[in-house]
Amino acid sequence: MDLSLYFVTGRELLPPGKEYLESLEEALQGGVTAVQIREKNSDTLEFLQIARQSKILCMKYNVPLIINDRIDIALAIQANGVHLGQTDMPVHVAKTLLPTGMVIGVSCNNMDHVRKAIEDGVDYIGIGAVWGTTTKELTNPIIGVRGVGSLLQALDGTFIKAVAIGGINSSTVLRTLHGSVSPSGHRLDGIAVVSQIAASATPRSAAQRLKDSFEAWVHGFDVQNQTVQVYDVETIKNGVVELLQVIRDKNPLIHQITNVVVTNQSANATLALGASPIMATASEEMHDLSRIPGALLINFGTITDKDSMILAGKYANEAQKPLVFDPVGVGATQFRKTTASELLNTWQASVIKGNPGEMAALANSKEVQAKGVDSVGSGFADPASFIRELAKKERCVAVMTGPTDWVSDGTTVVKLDNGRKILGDITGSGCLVGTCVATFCAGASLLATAPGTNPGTESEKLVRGNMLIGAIGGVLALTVAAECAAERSDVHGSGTFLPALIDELYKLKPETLLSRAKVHVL
Ligand SMILES: Cc1ncc(COP(=O)(O)OP(=O)(O)O)c(N)n1
Ligand SMILES: Cc1nc(C(=O)O)sc1CCOP(=O)(O)O
Repeated sequence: MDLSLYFVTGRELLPPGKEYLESLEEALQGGVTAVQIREKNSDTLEFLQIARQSKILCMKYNVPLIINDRIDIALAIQANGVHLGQTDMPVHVAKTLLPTGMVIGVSCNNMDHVRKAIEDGVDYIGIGAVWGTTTKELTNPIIGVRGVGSLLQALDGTFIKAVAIGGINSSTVLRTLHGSVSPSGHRLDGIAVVSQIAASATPRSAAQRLKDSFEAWVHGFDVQNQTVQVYDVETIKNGVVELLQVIRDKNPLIHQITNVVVTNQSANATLALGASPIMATASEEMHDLSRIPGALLINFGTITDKDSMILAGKYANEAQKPLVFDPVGVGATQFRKTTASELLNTWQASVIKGNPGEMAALANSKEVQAKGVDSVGSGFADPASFIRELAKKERCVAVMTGPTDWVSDGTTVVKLDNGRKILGDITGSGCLVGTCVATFCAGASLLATAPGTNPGTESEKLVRGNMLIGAIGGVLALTVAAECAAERSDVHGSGTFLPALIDELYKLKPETLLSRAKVHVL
């Protein structure tokens, strides 16, 4: 059964003047691949009649029909299956009542539900709610996009399909699909949707848009899985140098919502690299800024603009712009942890950058501790594996800074050895790395979206361009410039180091990067 666009009906949401059967037929014409009749306020007779009429339409379009909750109705109209909630008829009892071949789907909100569904041998699970929804009052916690992957991983090796449900619409669909992949590469089989189709005056186009997004995303996912990019040191260094040139030629706008401690030096570092900073924080301007080519940096060292961070990230994803997230001091307070989780469940970061303490907190690892915004101790025993797994889990490039910097896209791990101790003696050196990474990612995005470039399988991505090279470029630019600055005779300590660092970013030459960069591909 094809569950890729699973329409769950909602007659109470029909817009004025729209008939239920007309709306259902239009949805089927728009490409719905499975229909579930969900009647929460009807008596048995009305439910039966609606189910019968719906079945005739579904058969016309050769689309399977599932009945929500009611085994008796499913049997009466010979539906293709039933969908059962956690408080409905238990699956093992339903199996004794239903003929073989009738599909059984179950709602799952947590790992216990998924394990039980596997044990019961269901055909599919509906994972929800992934986002908040106004269609029903939720009794279970919202899972969030980042929670779906681990539930999917539990299905590895089974034939059980999975759809996500709850708050899926045209603006959340891509984030849902991109984020809902397990570290083992298990993806969703479909999306289940109520209001985006049921409440639409044009259900055919509402369905068509969701279907197009799903199909394009699956295509891109499959292509990406089949093509493993192999990197060598020369390719990486040349790629970084190319990006430096793009930045200087095209002067991209780097929108930074950053902390008050580093705002000025971050803006100066951006200018020194050849890009253009804007440190805007008002939510009213987030949409306009997202339309200008460049990149977005969200650094939550002082979280005063959470709403703007949420909006800016959503718009950046919509505009396929690089989004670099610097979760400064994320382990320090519960508020920071909750905010990081909320942000990462709302938008997809292209790059997450942090010190070992911050990355450990994001990954819920106790191996490295943090004190405030600083990392404590000697770091991870196996940083390469840690960073690879984190990148895989968060579906982005991960950068872990320190005396040695580690960068991974979830497959390749790159170790960069240009770190200088003096960088730790000025405030906000990690934040400057975030700025430089955002600037180089903007370069990578401009390169990939240059006029005449065919988006190919990138049309349904949340960002275009090589974010691994962008992230490496940002780290190398800052650390190589720091090396040059530290060697200068006019640098006597951290006070003279900072302006010298900005100077060296300003003067950074391709040949300096090529000769000094210490890059190791693992
Ligand atoms: C595909 C899909 N997933 C989950 C649900 C929710 O079902 P349930 O838990 O039974 O809640 P109600 O729909 O009865 O409110 C679903 N219907 N479909
Ligand atoms: C029917 C249903 N079940 C959910 C669950 O979490 O199991 S959420 C949900 C409502 C989904 O509606 P919409 O697409 O309009 O957000």
